[in-house]
Amino acid sequence: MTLRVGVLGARGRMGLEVCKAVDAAPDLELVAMIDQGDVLFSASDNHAEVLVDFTTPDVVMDNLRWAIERGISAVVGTTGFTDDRLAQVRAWLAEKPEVGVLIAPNFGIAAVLMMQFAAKAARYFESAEIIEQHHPRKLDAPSGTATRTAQLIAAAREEAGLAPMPDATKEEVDGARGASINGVRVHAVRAAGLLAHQEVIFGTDGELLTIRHDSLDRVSFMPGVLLAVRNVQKHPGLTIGIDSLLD
Ligand SMILES: NC(=O)c1ccc[n+]([C@@H]2O[C@H](COP(=O)([O-])OP(=O)(O)OC[C@H]3O[C@@H](n4cnc5c(N)ncnc54)[C@H](O)[C@@H]3O)[C@@H](O)[C@H]2O)c1
Ligand SMILES: O=C(O)C1=N[C@H](C(=O)O)CCC1
Repeated sequence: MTLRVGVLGARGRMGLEVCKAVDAAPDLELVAMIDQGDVLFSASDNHAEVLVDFTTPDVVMDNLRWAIERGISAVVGTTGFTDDRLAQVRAWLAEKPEVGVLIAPNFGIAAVLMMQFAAKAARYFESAEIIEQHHPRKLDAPSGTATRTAQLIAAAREEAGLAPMPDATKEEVDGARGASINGVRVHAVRAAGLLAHQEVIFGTDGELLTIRHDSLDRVSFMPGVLLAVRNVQKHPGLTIGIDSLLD
């Protein structure tokens, strides 16, 4: 028995890669490819059991509501998930308790480890800042990965009872110190030639630690996406990140 998978955003940079990966997996069947309302391919007798969404932050909520209402589980890589959006997804899922939705800001295994290492390191350093670097066609800033990393660092600092980070700087130009996410500064670089990269810089007296992750090819995200596709139905409700699937 194969698991029937549909891909939303199938013409996009990630969607194309996901279609290839699903097509190549013997236990998965690519039954639908949809992009901006165009059905590029549909095996009409076999509706999707799991939808994968790599679209844009402005359409992903409509896609998710559509899937959940129809009892279809979803794996979502699209970014832009605020706390309010996550609360809305949980509310929809409460009406369909059998449905699983997994939303991950980054499906790269090394990226997941980078976030875990950053969360572990956070309590030992006075200062922490994030520099994310992406291709210039990326629609959102900061990246979902940087936002998640900042949230994890902030939570670890709070749990350890750390004081606010030392910073006497007055911004002479708006934005010079980046965005603040829960008190953690995040700087977004966009440049041709980049794909998806992040540095987390930790500092304390006389010592620095830099944790760096580089996605050099979108194939890097595929093992994580396929892991989520294969497991999402076994995890009803909302799951954030693929960490729990890796343990
Ligand atoms: N979680 C991760 O590991 C990860 C990795 C890479 C990218 N992303 C995120 O995935 C998203 C997509 O990235 P991308 O680089 O592939 O973007 P992209 O612009 O190349 O692709 C998005 C695609 O979605 C399509 N689309 C728009 N509205 C749609 C709708 N209503 N229904 C179906 N398709 C629709 C567009 O036509 C486009 O082809 C972004 O939010 C990006 O940040 C996440
Ligand atoms: O290319 C993108 O866009 C990426 N988006 C994700 C993010 O915002 O963190 C993951 C990395 C690639």
